[in-house]
Amino acid sequence: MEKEEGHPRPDPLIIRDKATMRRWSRSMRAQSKTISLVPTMGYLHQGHFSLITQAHTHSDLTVLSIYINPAQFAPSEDLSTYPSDFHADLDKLKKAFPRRGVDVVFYPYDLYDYGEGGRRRRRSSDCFNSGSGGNGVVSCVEDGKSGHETWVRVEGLERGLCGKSRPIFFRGVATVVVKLFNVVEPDVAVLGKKDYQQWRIICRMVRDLDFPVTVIASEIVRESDGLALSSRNVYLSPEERKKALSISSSLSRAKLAAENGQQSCRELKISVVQSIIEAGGKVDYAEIVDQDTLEVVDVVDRSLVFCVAAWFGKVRLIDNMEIDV
Ligand SMILES: Nc1ncnc2c1ncn2[C@@H]1O[C@H](COP(=O)(O)OP(=O)(O)OP(=O)(O)O)[C@@H](O)[C@H]1O
Ligand SMILES: CC(C)(CO)[C@@H](O)C(=O)[O-]
Ligand code: BAL
Repeated sequence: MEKEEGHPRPDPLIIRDKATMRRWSRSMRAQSKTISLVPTMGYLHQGHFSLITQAHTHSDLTVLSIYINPAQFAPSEDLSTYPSDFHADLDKLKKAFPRRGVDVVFYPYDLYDYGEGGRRRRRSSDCFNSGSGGNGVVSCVEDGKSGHETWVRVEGLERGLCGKSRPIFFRGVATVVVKLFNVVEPDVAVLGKKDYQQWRIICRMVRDLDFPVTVIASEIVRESDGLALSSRNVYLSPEERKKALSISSSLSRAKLAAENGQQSCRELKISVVQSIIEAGGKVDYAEIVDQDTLEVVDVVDRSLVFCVAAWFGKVRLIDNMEIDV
C-alpha cells in the first residue's frame, strides 16, 4: 500500500488511442519528466501493484497499459475467456494507491487496427485459424483483417520453457512490447519475474535493438500460502487452488535442497514433478536453467532458476524460483 503523504492525486488519465498516448508522452518529456511503462493485460492484483510501486522509484510519471494482446494467443488458447474488468481495475488502483497511483492508464481499443482512428474493437470471434505466420505459426491477429505481418523474435531465448508449448507466445509478446514502446516512448519498463522468460526476452530485445529503455524486474508477489499471484488464478476452483499450491511448495523445497548441497538437477526436477502430479496437476515443464541464457543445466554449480508450468483443470499456471549458490 502506498504511504506517501499529501493530497490525493486526481484520477489517472485514460487514453485509448495511440496518437493521444504519444502526444501525452512527448509533452511530458518536453517538460523533462521521465516515464515508466508497466505493461499488463489487466485484471489487476497485488503483483501488478508491486510493479507500479517499483515504477515510482524509477521515474517521475507512470503509464499503466491494460491490453489483452491477441498476438500472443494461439487460436486454441484462452483469449476469449481471459479475465477482464476495466472498471473494477480502476477501482482497485484507486484503493491500492490513494495518494500516488499511475498518471495514465493506456487502454487501447485495438493495437492491430491500422485503419482510421484505431477504434475497431477486436472480438474473440475474430480469432480463428485462417492464416499462418512465417514459420507456419498462427496467432489471433492473423485473421486476414488487419494485415499485420511484422514480428519481433528473440530467437534463442524464446525456444525453451513456455516457448515450447506456446510457439507463437513470445513473438506476440515481443512485438506488442515494441509497439507499446513506440507509442508510449518510456524511459523505463517494469516487468515481473513471475514471467521470468518474458522478462529475459524483453531485456535481450532491448539490448539487441538498442531501445533507449531501462528494464526493471520486480520480484514475485505471492499469497500468504505461497501461491504466485496471477490473473488466471480466478479460474481455479477452491479445490484446484489447494492443489496448485504444490507448485510453490515443491519449488521451495527444491530450492532449499539445492542451496543445502543437492547438486543433481535431475533429482530436484523429479521431486517437483512428483509433487505436482500427486496433487493432481499436469506438468507442462519443470526445468532448471541458467538465469541469463535460460539453457537447461544438469548440475547446480551456479545461479540458476527453476521454472515450472503446470495445468490444474483448465488453468495453466507458471512459477519459478531462483537458486543462488
Ligand atoms: N505475482 C506476480 N508478481 C510479480 N509480478 C507479476 C505477478 N503476476 C504478474 N506479474 C507481472 O505483471 C505483468 C503483467 O502480467 P499479466 O497482466 O499477464 O498478469 P498475470 O497475473 O501474469 O496474468 P496471467 O498469469 O494470468 O497471464 C507482467 O510483467 C507479469 O510478470
Ligand atoms: C507483457 C505483456 C503485457 C504483453 O502483452 C503480457 O505478456 C503480460 O501481461 O505479461
Ligand atoms: N503474463 C502472461 C500472459 C499470457 O499468458 O498470455
